Amino acid sequence: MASADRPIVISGPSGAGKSTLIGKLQQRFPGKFAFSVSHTTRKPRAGEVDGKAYHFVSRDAFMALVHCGGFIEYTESYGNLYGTSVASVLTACSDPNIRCLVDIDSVGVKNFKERCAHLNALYMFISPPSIRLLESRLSQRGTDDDAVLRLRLQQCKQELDYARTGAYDAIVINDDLDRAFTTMLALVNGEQTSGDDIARLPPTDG
Ligand SMILES: Nc1ncnc2c1ncn2[C@@H]1O[C@H](COP(=O)(O)OP(=O)(O)OP(=O)(O)O)[C@@H](O)[C@H]1O
Repeated sequence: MASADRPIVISGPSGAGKSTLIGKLQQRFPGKFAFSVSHTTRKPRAGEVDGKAYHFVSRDAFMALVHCGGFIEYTESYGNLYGTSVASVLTACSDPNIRCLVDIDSVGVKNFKERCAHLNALYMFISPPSIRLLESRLSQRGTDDDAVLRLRLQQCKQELDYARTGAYDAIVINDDLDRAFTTMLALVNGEQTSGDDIARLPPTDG
């Protein structure tokens, strides 16, 4: 698969800036980069079309898919289940007009590597420059109460530890947003990184 067709798996701690960077990419190249369609058990909101916004399914149907190993990653949020299915990633990757983006955590990345190895994805890790900055960005984002924020910071360690195993093709340190975006663009266009990526990850023990 040519570098311009490789699906892009983006991972990194909550608050590292994944959505921000992906948003910039989609803004720069309208219609060129798209996520696979996720499954959810929540009810559709006005204007949401089944199969476009989400695959809207019952809890039983969702759990049946869980039990047959149909999801790369799934999670429960406020009583609703959300998941990225293998099938919908394969569908998105078969569309020649878009480049498929997958935003998953480290457990999802492990699964993706097992289940979708043939897709030859580009695995990209978005890292905060430091844990202190991650904490301040998360609290400035203002989407979480204190308990959720603590949980996100705890999970950050697990994400960084996995990145240190060399699981990713490239690491983008999101210090200055424009600089991080330039790095991301170069990687998306198939450029290689210098190789000292892992050494630049922030320590988690301080
Ligand atoms: N380089 C940057 N400098 C300063 N603030 C940033 C930078 N990148 C992102 N942010 C801010 O940090 C916050 C977290 O970013 P974002 O929501 O994109 O993270 P995320 O990795 O997508 O998190 P989640 O996994 O929780 O969705 C946002 O408020 C965003 O505006």
